[in-house]
Amino acid sequence: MISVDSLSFRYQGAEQDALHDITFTVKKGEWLAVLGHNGSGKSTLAKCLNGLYLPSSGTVTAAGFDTRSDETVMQLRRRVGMVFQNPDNQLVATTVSDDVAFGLENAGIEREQMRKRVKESISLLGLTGLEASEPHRLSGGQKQRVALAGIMALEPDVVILDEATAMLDPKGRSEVLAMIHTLRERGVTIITITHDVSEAVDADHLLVLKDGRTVTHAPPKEVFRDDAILAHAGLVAPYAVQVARALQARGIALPDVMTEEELVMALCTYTQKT
Ligand SMILES: Nc1ncnc2c1ncn2[C@@H]1O[C@H](COP(=O)(O)OP(=O)(O)OP(=O)(O)O)[C@@H](O)[C@H]1O
Repeated sequence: MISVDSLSFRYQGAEQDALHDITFTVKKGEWLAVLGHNGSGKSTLAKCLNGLYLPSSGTVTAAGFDTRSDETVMQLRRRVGMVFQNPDNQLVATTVSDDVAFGLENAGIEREQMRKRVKESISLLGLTGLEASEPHRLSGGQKQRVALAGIMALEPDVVILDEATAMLDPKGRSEVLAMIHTLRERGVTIITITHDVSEAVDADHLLVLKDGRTVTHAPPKEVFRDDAILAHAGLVAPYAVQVARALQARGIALPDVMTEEELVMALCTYTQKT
């Protein structure tokens, strides 16, 4: 679904590449989380994936479209939706329904079909009952869900969330993370850009960047157990992983865990056994 081959990108006037020789693929229905500290190139990569930025060298193909092709750029944008960090910058209409319909109107979708897709998308994102609400009166998490509903109405193949939870409180953050799981169940390919390791534990693969270069591209379990990789990338393992490893180092026989829920379950099993 996404194929990035030897991608390098340099901002105009910059002395070095913001992305250097990046290669990876993402299969249909997979979730890739891109991790890295500030300035590692995550957002630049996200914008390369839907053609907002074009490669200085190498190629990016998303949903079957080469991002450099002028003829297919509109199809590419429809197939590859993007949610950004600030929910307030993404909502354009005066009601939730109109906002969700906005992209469909631009795409020239016929009225009856548009109504149907808006309704479905609002329901999928758990916004039923808020159709007539003014978007600016919603919570941050609800606003991001409206932005996602607008994208889902266009029936995309890929959804990229660029730090989409960064400005949200814990409730809003868990709302958006829950929606990622919903989209995934529907077979949508997901790319999340984050510097919060705990938000990446459920992804199929992690792409870890440092100074615009790939540090590793591997499943979360492999990455989070590799101290050398984490230290090199300036990251720390998720809290549950750290606690489990500290207990294992003290001779407590726990399995490897990734989330706080898994840690609690492992501790319950351990205490029942001993
Ligand atoms: N518009 C721009 N012009 C020139 N250089 C830029 C521009 N935007 C980003 N950069 C540079 O490109 C590099 C990668 O930036 P990018 O924003 O992609 O990193 P990031 O990992 O998303 O960072 P953050 O976590 O802070 O959002 C950095 O060195 C940054 O200074």
